Amino acid sequence: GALPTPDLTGLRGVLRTALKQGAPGALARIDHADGTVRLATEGVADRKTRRAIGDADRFRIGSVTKIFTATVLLQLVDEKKLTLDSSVNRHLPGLLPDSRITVRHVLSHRSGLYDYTNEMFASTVPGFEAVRTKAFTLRQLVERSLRRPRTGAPGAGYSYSNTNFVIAGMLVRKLTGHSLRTEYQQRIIEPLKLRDTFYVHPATEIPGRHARGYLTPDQAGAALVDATRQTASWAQSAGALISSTRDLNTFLTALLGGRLTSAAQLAQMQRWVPAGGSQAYGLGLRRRTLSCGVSVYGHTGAVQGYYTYAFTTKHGGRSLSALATTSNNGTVLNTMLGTLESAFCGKRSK
Ligand SMILES: CC1(C)S[C@@H]2[C@H](NC(=O)CCCC[C@H](NC(=O)C[NH3+])C(=O)[O-])C(=O)N2[C@H]1C(=O)[O-]
Repeated sequence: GALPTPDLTGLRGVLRTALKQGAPGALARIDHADGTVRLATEGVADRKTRRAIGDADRFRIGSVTKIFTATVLLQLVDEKKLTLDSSVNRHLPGLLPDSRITVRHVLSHRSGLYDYTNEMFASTVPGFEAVRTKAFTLRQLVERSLRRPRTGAPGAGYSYSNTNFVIAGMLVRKLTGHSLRTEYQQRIIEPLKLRDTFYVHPATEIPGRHARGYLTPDQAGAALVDATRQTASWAQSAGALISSTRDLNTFLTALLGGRLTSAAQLAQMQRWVPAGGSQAYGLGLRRRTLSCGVSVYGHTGAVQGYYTYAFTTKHGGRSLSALATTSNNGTVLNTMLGTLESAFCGKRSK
């Protein structure tokens, strides 16, 4: 049935709470299939200039990138370039120590491969400063993972690992002979006219008008660190895209509306494994079931300085993208989950 009207007052309250909890800026944009847009903004895009944040501001979307990478691979499945149940080693000979690991295991976080960011960012600010201007090859990131024990057998339960989507990026490059940038551009950004969406790796600047992102140090009360400038080379196909709330809503509406892959591959993307609590994970896609029983589809993102929620309804009829310009602040991450409740559960009908 029809969703309740978004609760805009509640949405503004969530963003104001996120500011009180340490985010310099926060915003949420809701796009409806009929073209209606609802927008709530609080705080600044830049702590120095005090410029107000807005939905034209670009920012780093972190792991929301994983939906884009999965979409490209599923288009390649549609083009018969690979099958989901083929071994990764078939396409990338000798990469992994276990040929039982399949493309589907990688895209659903069931490979058992260790997440190299756990050790890379064990100490938040030093870890970030050590890599913020570095350029890694995708293979170097996989090699960091293979130095650690695996978390489980291939095909066992869900165990989130950025390593999986680094491998997905290697598959895209190997199967197309093109760069990731070219594939994102040609398959998603240009067809959908996403004017704020860029893959600039290994450049460190966010093109054009953007929100600055501020990393919260581990030490309570320590000053925020401006983390805007970074290569994001530690993330690449797992988390290095730049976009905006308006572009993310356009992308999710198109994806769940069946405009980016065949119906068969969109169904494969939504074969769910339990991912804790009210969450499930498909192929590069999260499903969250909200308090009002509505399920929404998308991804969260956490990259230095930026938290993102980007979710849409089953067929893309209503999309929400929300941003807070801090990270390493679990209170803010949890607070921003409230934007989904306001956007999709709205006012409880009295
Ligand atoms: C599961 C998540 C939330 S974390 C995962 C991925 N982000 C990362 O793996 C980077 C983690 C380090 C980021 C850093 N944290 C630390 O350094 C902590 N010591 C910070 O908060 O800026 C992403 O994005 N995903 C989100 C997702 O998929 O939803």
